Amino acid sequence: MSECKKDECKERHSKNLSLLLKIASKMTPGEDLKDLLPKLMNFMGEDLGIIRGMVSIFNRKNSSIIVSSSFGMTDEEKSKGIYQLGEGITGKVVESGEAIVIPDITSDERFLNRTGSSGMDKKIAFICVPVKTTSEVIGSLSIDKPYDERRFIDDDLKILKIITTMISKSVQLHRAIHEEQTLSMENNRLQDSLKQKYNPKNIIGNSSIMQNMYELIEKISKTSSTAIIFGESGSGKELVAQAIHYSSDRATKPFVTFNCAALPESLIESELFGHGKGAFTGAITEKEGKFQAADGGSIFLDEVGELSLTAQSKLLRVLQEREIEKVGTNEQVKIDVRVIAATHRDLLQLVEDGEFRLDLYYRLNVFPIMVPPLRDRKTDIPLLVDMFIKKYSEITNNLVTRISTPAIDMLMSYHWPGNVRELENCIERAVILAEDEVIHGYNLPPSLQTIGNVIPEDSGKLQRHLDLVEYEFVIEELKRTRGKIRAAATNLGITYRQFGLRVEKYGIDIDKFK
Ligand SMILES: Nc1ncnc2c1ncn2[C@@H]1O[C@H](COP(=O)(O)OP(=O)(O)OP(=O)(O)O)[C@@H](O)[C@H]1O
Repeated sequence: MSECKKDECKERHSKNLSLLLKIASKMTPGEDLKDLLPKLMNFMGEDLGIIRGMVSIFNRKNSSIIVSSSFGMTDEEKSKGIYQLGEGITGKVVESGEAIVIPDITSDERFLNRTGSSGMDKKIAFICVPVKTTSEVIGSLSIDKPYDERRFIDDDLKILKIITTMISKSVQLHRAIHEEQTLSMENNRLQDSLKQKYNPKNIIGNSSIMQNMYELIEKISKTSSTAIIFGESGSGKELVAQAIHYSSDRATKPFVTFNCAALPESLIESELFGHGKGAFTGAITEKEGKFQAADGGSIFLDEVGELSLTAQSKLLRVLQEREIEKVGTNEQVKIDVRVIAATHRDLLQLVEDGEFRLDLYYRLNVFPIMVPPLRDRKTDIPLLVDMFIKKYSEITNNLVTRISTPAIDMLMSYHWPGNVRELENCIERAVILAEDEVIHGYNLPPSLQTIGNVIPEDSGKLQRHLDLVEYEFVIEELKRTRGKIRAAATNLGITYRQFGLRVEKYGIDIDKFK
């Protein structure tokens, strides 16, 4: 029905196009619909020459349709614009999902003028288009236009259909984003609760290799099977053994530890299995061994690789028969003990060297757990440091509230051959040495002093220490001033040039602080 003249048509098309572009540019995924709709109505007012316009939203809960955003309407008119499904033109459009076009609304009996809009004494063209998603009608978009522009009515209908499609896409996008956020929040919540479940309270570390280990601990603790923990000295094997025991249903029963490397071979058997009265010289009374003491619970056999071949064969029997024989007796005692062994040695190599029984190796290796060395999970260092600072602040009664950047850098770049035990000792010492509630780089042991390579080799002990302190001050000030040399120099009471010389001396990269 477009009866517009050629030039008029051209002008309208370019206006329509500009309108669509303006609307599209506002429809970014982050844009809230509440902000978007008023802008959209204003653009329509500017470019479509409408008298009034409104976007109504269908509220499924109470079946009412209310005006959400409008153009050319007072707040009072807006507030009156409430329709029930099927009521008036808007209600019918939302109910049927079909657009309605009326060249002169004032003579149409479906028109209720619920809003009480003025100017209805003149003829007015009206278009109302549903806003629908693929599955439902969510509202409508309607406009009033001067009657004498009705020749553009087909074009206007097309434009309105495009705009409502855009609104509906935006609504769907918002819903999808909202759903995704809800899902991801739910996912995070579930993951956190899993983490809490799997994260044994006594073990610190959130790195992914530790998370994998927690999952394994959780699985093992549900069984009564033998487990063996491999890992370097000081990496936390005993903590893992405790975690297995205390998250199992044996938690209320004893957890007995035994270090297989700590006793001479002659004493190991009687310690583990006990002995009868007079079993050997000095055995004046009967004695219960560690296995019996652990009955119903778990025994942690640390350094299992150090057991003699004789002790190994006795251990093998315990694992196979679930009974022990006290030294010097023929009495068999049934026991119910879960064995958790640990070693820092390469057991297969010991087997190859004839120092460890292959059959015992297989018996122990039911559930192997590898505790990663600290150098493979350096992201856990800050957490461990925090925990040890709190622990030793309390024990030593010397309050430490933080650790300086150079000090944490030093801890992060060290290779930790002694693992967490070495880190713990290091923090204990630093807490004792700390004087201003802060652990500084110079409070850490000399083995960690990585800036040592920028301090001349031949500098004496005193000079070296002074350099370390100076370095620490320079770094702290750069951190505080975010790399502003002049401010840092002023704060330290030295000149810009003197500060620059120190930056050069210690090879400090200023950009790292900006
Ligand atoms: N992940 C950790 N979180 C908190 N503390 C830890 C952790 N790992 C180790 N520690 C601490 O480090 C010290 C050494 O740990 P543990 O005795 O368990 O190591 P280990 O591997 O059994 O050592 P070894 O082989 O020498 O017996 C302990 O004080 C322990 O509390």
